[in-house]
Amino acid sequence: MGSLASEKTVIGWAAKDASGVLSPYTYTLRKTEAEDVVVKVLYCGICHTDIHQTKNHLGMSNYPMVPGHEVVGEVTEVGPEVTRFQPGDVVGVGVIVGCCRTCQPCKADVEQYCNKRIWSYNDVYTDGKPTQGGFASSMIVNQKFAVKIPTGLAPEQAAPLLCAGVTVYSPLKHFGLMKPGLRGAILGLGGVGHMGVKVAKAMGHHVTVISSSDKKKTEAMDHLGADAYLVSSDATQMATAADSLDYIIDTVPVKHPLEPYLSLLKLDGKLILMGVINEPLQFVSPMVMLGRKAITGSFIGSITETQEVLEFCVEKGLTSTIEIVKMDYVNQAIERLERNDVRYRFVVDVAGSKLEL
Ligand SMILES: NC(=O)C1=CN([C@@H]2O[C@H](COP(=O)(O)OP(=O)(O)OC[C@H]3O[C@@H](n4cnc5c(N)ncnc54)[C@H](OP(=O)(O)O)[C@@H]3O)[C@@H](O)[C@H]2O)C=CC1
Ligand SMILES: O=C/C=C/c1ccc(O)c(O)c1
Ligand SMILES: [Zn+2]
Ligand SMILES: [Zn+2]
Repeated sequence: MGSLASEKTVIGWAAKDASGVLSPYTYTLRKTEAEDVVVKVLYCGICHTDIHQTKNHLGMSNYPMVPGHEVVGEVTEVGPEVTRFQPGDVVGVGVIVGCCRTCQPCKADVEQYCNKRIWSYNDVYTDGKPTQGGFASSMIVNQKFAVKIPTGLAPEQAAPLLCAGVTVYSPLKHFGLMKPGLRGAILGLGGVGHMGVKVAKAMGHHVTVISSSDKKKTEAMDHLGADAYLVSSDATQMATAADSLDYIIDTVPVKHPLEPYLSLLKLDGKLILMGVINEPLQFVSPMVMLGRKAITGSFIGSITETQEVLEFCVEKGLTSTIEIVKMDYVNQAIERLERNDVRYRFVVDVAGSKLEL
């Protein structure tokens, strides 16, 4: 039991237009409700989706926009009907902060697929107020959309698991791909991809990284534990891996051909699309028919799966590989992420940053 103080003024870093440049922005949080928790943000990861959103790649962006959906924070206040958390708890908030609770996906505990889902930023809450994300001093979230950060997981380490981690865990679980001995590949070794290698290895898979260059080879094999490495433009390397994979997790964030990767799948293999690409992708039908291959997609994971992946990482001793930066570096970090120059996720130390200029 607890009570919530009145409307809070916070400072975030917002994009003001499609340049995507973030700068300080003062706003008030939405009105609190009985099942809400107030979260003081500690850390927030930078996902490539933050770039898609702030730069209006999908044509649906509203400004000012405070991005950030890999949020770890400390609960500072709880509403009178909050049962799951108390002040002092360290919690995570991800991509979704609301859903209808009555549709089939909501009842099936996969609320990320609810057509009435509310995004943690660039959306409108039930009270009509814009939602704003984790590059800010505080957030308010309904307790259903917060997860417990297990003791044994450092808060900065946990941040990337709230999007990147669950985004790879969810399809592996859903498509029955958690069995040891499978042969999988991760296409695109970035924030999502590096968690893909770690999670798939921890499930006992033989993991191949497919990358656009050989620059990440030593790191992938020695640090992340990948078993094999292919450069996608090397036709000879790609040919040696034909018909060998049970699945490919494709994290490339731009339009790319699918057929070279479909060729790598064995009978019933799955190409699981993760990248947010606002253009049609192409393939000819025999590429899937002759091998009963599937092209599918997956969107983050449920709150339940988010809690699960956190516990999975503790149990398996997995951490994310991160570069911690302060908020005054966020625009450089975003530029570097766009240039494919990050090892492998930036995490902003929000609480340790001066948010006003
Ligand atoms: N479906 C979902 O629920 C989610 C989707 N996403 C989306 O997944 C995508 C990846 O996100 P994230 O991992 O954060 O992004 P990153 O930028 O961290 O990683 C993407 C990787 O793709 C490869 N890549 C980048 N640009 C190109 C290019 N022009 N051509 C070929 N390969 C390229 C690079 O790997 P390499 O150097 O190995 O080639 C890069 O490291 C984004 O579109 C994001 O919006 C993110 C989270 C959840
Ligand atoms: O990073 C998490 C969000 C991913 C995402 C996937 C699909 C889509 O259309 C989006 O707008 C975001
Ligand atoms: Zn994300
Ligand atoms: Zn619903």
